[in-house]
This record gives sequence, C-alpha cells and structure tokens, in this order.
Amino acid sequence: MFMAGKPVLSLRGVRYQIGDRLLLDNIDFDLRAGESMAVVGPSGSGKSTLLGCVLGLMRPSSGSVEVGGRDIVRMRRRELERQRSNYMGVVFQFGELLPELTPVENVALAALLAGTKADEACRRAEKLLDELGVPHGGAATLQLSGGERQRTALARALINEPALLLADEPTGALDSDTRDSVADLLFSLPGRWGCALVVVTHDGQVAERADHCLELRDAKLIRRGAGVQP
Ligand SMILES: Nc1ncnc2c1ncn2[C@@H]1O[C@H](COP(=O)(O)OP(=O)(O)OP(=O)(O)O)[C@@H](O)[C@H]1O
Repeated sequence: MFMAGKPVLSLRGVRYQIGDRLLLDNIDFDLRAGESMAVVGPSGSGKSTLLGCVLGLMRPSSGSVEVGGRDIVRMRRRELERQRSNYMGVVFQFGELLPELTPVENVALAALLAGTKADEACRRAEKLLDELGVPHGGAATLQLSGGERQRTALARALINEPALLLADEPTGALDSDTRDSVADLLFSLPGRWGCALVVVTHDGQVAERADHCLELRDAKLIRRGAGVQP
C-alpha cells in the first residue's frame, strides 16, 4: 500500500477543454490512503472527464495528475499503463464483466493480466469474492443478480490491491436496496483495505457516505462536505 500521509492522488491546476467548451478549470485536490471522495454534478458537467484525466485516458491541456507520487499527464503509454496497473482499480456503472465467465474467472483474469500465476489468481479471487459476499459456484456471471455483479466488479478492481479505487456511477443500474448495500460495501473499502476511493455519482444518498463530497459545476470543483481542500 502507498505511504501513509502522502496523497495517493493529487491534482494541481488541471484544465480540460473540448472545442471551445472548458470542462475542467484549474482543478486542485489531494486524496490520501483510507479517504473517500464523491464527485457529483449535473449531467454533462464533466464528472466522467475528470475521472478520465485521473485514469490517464484523457490528457489535460495543463496541470498535473499525480498518482502514487508521479505525474501521469506526461507519461508515455507503456509507463502510464504500468502506473495504472500498479496503482488503480476501476468500477463502471454496468460492471463491464465478461458474462460467460464465472465470477472467479472474471476476477482472476485481472490478476493474471497483472502477471500473477493462475493458481494464485484463482485462490485470491475466491477469497475476495467470499469477503465481498458473492456466491461463486460454477455459474456464469450473467446468472448473478445486479448487486452480485457489482460486487464481482469491485472484487475485480481490488484483486491487484490498488492504492486508488475509482468508480463511475457504480450504483447507477441498481434498485434502491441493492444500491444501499453496494454503496455500504464500497465506502467500507478505504477503511478495510487502506485504499483511496473516488466515486462519481448522480446519487446524493450515495455521495453523502463519502468523507469528502465535491460538486463539479461550471468547470469548478466546489466543496459540499467537510475535508478536502479544493
Ligand atoms: N469527445 C467528445 N467530443 C465532444 N464533446 C464531448 C466529448 N466527450 C464528452 N463531451 C461532452 O463533454 C461534456 C461532459 O461530459 P462528461 O461525460 O464528462 O459529463 P458527466 O458529468 O460525466 O455526464 P453524465 O453525468 O451525464 O454522465 C458533455 O456535454 C459531453 O457531451
């Protein structure tokens, strides 16, 4: 896990523009191990763009995005991919799992791709799925409920022990009871695993569980909860 006390994620002066529209204007924040942050904001305000900059999928026109103490903005592709696989885990709205594989296979695959041996990858996948409450007989992932699929997606994001967990609308496709149980699990992870967590969500009831709640509006990040220094 990343050094305690130092930010796992640190943005300074991040600016991102599409055409003549400024989506991110001078965004600054720090997030440390064990902390969670929610980003809310109207549809189209640029929340996914912000996450894209943190993941290195989008390149800001200026500013720095430090993950694990290193600026990813000016990294070459290979180096960026290495930094991403060493430090980051990601969960999307629909889980983005391979439906015909079993949950164990879906989760183990992420470890295999990171260089873990097959036996070890399966063992760790099974343990993680047990801890996150996902049944894992031989059934294909498509037979799981929506909540179980999102828990599987969380297990996949966690298997390489990321210092930074990123989630884009992780509960957006779930009914309200399932949303609550997945959100409870999600926000328990920084305390249990020592990772930092960023959640982009439309849902105020999900966002209020975070240590820091920030709203993206008119290209600026405005603090809504206590904590983070924007
Ligand atoms: N490649 C692109 N070309 C042009 N416009 C784009 C492109 N990508 C995103 N946009 C626009 O940028 C704006 C921000 O998009 P983004 O997906 O970051 O918003 P969001 O806050 O995540 O929205 P939502 O909550 O609806 O998912 C939107 O108006 C979108 O249409």
